[in-house]
Amino acid sequence: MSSRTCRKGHGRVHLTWVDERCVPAGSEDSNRGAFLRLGLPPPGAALPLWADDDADPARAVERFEREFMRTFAGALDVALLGLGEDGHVASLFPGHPALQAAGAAVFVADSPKPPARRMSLTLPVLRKTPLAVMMAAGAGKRAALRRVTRREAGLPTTALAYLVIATDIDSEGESDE
Ligand SMILES: O=C1O[C@H](COP(=O)(O)O)[C@@H](O)[C@H](O)[C@H]1O
Repeated sequence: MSSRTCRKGHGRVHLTWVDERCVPAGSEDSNRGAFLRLGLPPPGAALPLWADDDADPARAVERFEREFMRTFAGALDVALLGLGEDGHVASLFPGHPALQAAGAAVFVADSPKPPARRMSLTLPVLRKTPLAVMMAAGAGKRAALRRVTRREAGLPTTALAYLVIATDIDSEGESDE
């Protein structure tokens, strides 16, 4: 999830998602659904990357980009990211062509991690976000975190301007090779 404080909006904070799976919000695979089931954010308070009435991915990209430009002026102040075990953030997977996408949003038809059909903010949007905070929780993320901190070429995080890492992973058991 990500946010933008609207300069014209008297301090209102605008929220959206960094990525979404192309499933209804009622699905347990829906990122938006997971928030809604927690009562966060209130319905309608955040711009969905994939809404329940989106059917065509190309149109969903257009709709999102139009709204993102109107409400967020095409940029974020802060991005909150999760780290995948393969080094992905949002739905930007290392080596995947979606990493090259321009514009604000990209449809991913063949995500290596299910479900296959996803929407993601693009690397250009994340790159120009002044602050990205990435959560890496659980020992399963240790190897990926190591790759992130080494700023491995080809990882989406390596392209980010400023990355704060929140993690419960200690360095125990790591080798320094
Ligand atoms: O598929 C996804 O994976 C990443 C990492 O998720 P996690 O549950 O392993 O922390 C997540 O950040 C992304 O939003 C999600 O769609």
